[in-house]
Amino acid sequence: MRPTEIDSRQYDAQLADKANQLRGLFEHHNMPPLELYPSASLHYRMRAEFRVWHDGEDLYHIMFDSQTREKYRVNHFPPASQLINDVMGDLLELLKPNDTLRRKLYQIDYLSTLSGEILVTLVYHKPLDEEWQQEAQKLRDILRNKYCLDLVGRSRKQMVLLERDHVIEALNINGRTYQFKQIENSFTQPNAQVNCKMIEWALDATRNLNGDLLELYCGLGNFTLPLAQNFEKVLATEISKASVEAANYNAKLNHIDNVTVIRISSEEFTEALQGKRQFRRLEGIQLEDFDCQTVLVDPPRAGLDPDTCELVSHYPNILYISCNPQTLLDNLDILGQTHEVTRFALFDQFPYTHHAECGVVLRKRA
Ligand SMILES: C[S@@+](CC[C@H](N)C(=O)[O-])C[C@H]1O[C@@H](n2cnc3c(N)ncnc32)[C@H](O)[C@@H]1O
Repeated sequence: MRPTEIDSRQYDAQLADKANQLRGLFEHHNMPPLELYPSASLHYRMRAEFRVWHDGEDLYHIMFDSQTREKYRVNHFPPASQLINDVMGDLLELLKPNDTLRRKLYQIDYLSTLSGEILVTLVYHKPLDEEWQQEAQKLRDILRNKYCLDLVGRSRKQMVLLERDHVIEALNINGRTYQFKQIENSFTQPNAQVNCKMIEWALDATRNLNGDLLELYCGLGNFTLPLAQNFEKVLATEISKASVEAANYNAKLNHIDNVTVIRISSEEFTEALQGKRQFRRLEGIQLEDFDCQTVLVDPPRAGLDPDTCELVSHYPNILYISCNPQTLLDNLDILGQTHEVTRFALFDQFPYTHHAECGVVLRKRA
């Protein structure tokens, strides 16, 4: 089904189906009952990317059918936030008559927030010159009469910033608002409302745990900052430079001072902890000062590599957030030898698709 054709009346049945498939996939793992966190049935995605089609005077957003690869026109995109839908139409009307801005424009990316801010990236097959920048500024100023909007231009090996390359998101977590700088082209959780439920679930799962928290794959601090209240200290690691900078910025923005973020891959961090290699990036950080009894992992679709999985298996408490049930299953084959699963949740970040975001809590067996 094309995302433009989703039928919100089908949502509950589709989610029930997804939950059943997940239960089936994990049936040999002695899982606790599945906790289910539904999404809004429309306007749940905070990000969207479209190719642009030029048809004479006309200009419109297109997508490609995942089965036939046929292109189809997108005037409204029900999965995306209302803000994205509003900006999409207004932006195209302003681009259409503007030769400088529309020529060789081939993609538009939107990053919106619950806070009301939106970042639009215009991607071109041509170098962006002074004239482009002036026209883009005029366009942005017009759109700013209506929206809290920033504009970025991209071309091969070129990025033109008019002002900001980010938005500030505001998430309400158990009644407290956390602010997050989200940078263009970096990882952000796509479904902000389900993300809030996921963070609240992680807070609940780590209440009353002792010691410090080790977090691998921390991104911009999405879990790190809210979870810091449950621990003495948090040691968080992440591979992307932009995300590490955002995580440090976000810690300051939220006045959270018990968090240390290190730019290091999980594979390298595993080697450092095992004493196999030393890293300059770890200078000044005394790993032995941290008494981590709990580890939180939120890896990409590939899951945990064997060494990281082995490292994680030494911690008494494991919180595993996964965007790929298949690799979660593979990792549970290993972690299940030392730990038992005490909680199992499905967060429906990706309605109407087969994608499932899961949360699992594991406790080391006595
Ligand atoms: C699924 S995202 C989760 C990010 C964050 N927990 C959040 O909720 O926004 C996975 C993150 O892992 C990072 N990453 C990918 N491969 C990595 C690796 N080998 N070591 C450390 N981090 C990695 C990505 O940059 C990304 O930020």
